[in-house]
Amino acid sequence: MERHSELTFDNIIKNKLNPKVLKEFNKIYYGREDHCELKVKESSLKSSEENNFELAAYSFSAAQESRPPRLVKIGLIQHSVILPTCESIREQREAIFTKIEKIINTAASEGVQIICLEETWSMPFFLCTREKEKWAEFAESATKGPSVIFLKDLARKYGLVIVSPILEKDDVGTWWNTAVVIDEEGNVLGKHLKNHLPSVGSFSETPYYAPGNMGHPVFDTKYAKIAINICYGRHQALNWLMLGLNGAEIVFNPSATVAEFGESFWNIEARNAAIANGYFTCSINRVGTETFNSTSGGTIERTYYGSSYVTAPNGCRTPALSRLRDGLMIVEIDLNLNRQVRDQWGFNMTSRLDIYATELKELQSQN
Ligand SMILES: NC(=O)NCCC(=O)O
Repeated sequence: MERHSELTFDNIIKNKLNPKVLKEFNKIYYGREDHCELKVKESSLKSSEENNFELAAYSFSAAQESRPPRLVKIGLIQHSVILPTCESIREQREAIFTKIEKIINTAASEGVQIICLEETWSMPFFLCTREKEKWAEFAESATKGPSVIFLKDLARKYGLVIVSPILEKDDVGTWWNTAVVIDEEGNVLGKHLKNHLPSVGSFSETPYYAPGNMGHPVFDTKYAKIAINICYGRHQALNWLMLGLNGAEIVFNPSATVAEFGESFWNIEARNAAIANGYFTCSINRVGTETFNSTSGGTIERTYYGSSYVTAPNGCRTPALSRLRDGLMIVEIDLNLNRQVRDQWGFNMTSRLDIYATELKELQSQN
């Protein structure tokens, strides 16, 4: 499908308005008249056509100042599963690896330095089936599992930092919803565990894995201080707040969410978090339809709506990737913008954490 023909919010607006009105619209809605599209190589366009993924690239600059710019290129990848979920787990995973390798190769050839994949990227999101044992082979070690072994090689080869959200099985057999951070030398730098587990509608993840017990870590990578807020955690303002207070410059929100479940929030929450906390946010959602045969008969189907996007700390945002297709979004950012916006608005300086801490303590002692 041609990039501008799909019926997305961004395309409907773009195709309906004349150029003058479009500029005005862009300024009001996206925060800037122009999307600042980055030119990509012919070879990258060719790879996106051959491998059937959307390729979009943008930039966010900062004002010139005494410090040199701190430019970082980030890459967001959204992708569908490939094989039917009744195929062997090893084959399903291998098929995803083959696809992701091509997208990462393209990202690397564009000079991307930090990549984040979607929530539990190496498997179908079987957590809606209410079955566990059948899928147990998808749960893997955060240091020695197939996903990390596969990505470590690519990280080392291209000097990439990669955020790899997986379903983790630890040494004592407990499952966690984990984002592993692999550094540019292919070492596991650390991990973040999903703090808030959904238990609503068909998103009932509490029977599968434990809620995170590692707080809000920030990873001081070669390129930027990064943190992760996994999917449902984006509904919690304090989850975002702690990552900012701990020093995050970029927060990734790898997700698995469907239209019936609050697509109307999708464009607001991470954008608001970027403004409130003075950092860049990267929203990444799964895409495509996943069908599961239930052991008790019948099928379960879930469709994810993609629409990954990036927001800068001043609230300006990119258009979204496709609702239907695999995609790679490359965004060049200048981290100086974080401090410039913080200095301009003073949200941190005026935050009054002291009064919240007192009131929270009081509330806690009453319960
Ligand atoms: N994976 C996950 O946490 N999904 C919950 C749905 C949502 O928060 O949008």
